[in-house]
Amino acid sequence: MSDALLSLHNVTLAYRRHPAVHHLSGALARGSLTALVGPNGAGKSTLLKAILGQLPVQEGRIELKLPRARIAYLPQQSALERQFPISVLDAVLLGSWVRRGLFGGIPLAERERALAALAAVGLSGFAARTVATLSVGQFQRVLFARLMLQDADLILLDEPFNAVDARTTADLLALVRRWHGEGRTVLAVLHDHQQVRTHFPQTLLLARRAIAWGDTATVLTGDHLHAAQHMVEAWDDHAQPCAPGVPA
Ligand SMILES: Nc1ncnc2c1ncn2[C@@H]1O[C@H](COP(=O)(O)OP(=O)(O)OP(=O)(O)O)[C@@H](O)[C@H]1O
Repeated sequence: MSDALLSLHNVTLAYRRHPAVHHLSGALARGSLTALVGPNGAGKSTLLKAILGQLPVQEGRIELKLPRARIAYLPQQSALERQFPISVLDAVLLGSWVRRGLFGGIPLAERERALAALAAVGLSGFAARTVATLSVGQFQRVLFARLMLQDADLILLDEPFNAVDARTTADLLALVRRWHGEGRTVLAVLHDHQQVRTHFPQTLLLARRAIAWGDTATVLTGDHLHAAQHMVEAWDDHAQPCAPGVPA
């Protein structure tokens, strides 16, 4: 794909040599909006970690047409992070430290961007609160505001709407659409197939291997979803890594 921002070439990922994702090939077009779906244990989070460089590629190659500093990542919601004794504003400002550097003051313009991001996620007036006092949905809004400050070209979201209500989901989905409209590339792990059909033009259905990758309507078919479930259930977690170069 000529305008690919990210290409996967026969990628195999493993934990302590036990394979978790096998022989995955395909590409994310620049500016595309893609859902990453699949059953529990399908390797979705593993793939995001490999794209981020947090997990080495055992075989194959991940080709990125942007520096990793231009990637933003929202991990699955962690209760731990909410225990940090920092204000909502500081939590949002963490999104821009890569651009600003860790040391030195925070320019006024940056604080204003953070306040504007808080307003965009519906949290005007929350800046001075500590994150520990927020509800799960409010905290997720803060994390989206932080993503806005990162100003990334590639945005990776791992189950961003988990445990948030319909109203918050709708608001955050609107932000994802806005990022898409701005030409950013978004890859989001999701479990709600109806939501994917409605809002995500492209889908990668993963079950350790790619079951299908392309237009959502052609990927999320009954046959493909059945095959994905079957493949994950049949997977042997203790199988030996396959020999290098052996195709799927
Ligand atoms: N740190 C780890 N060490 C060993 N195995 C791991 C590790 N992290 C994940 N795995 C295994 O890799 C496989 C894929 O896990 P992963 O978290 O990528 O799945 P997922 O598709 O994101 O699942 P879910 O929908 O449940 O979040 C699973 O069998 C999991 O047990």
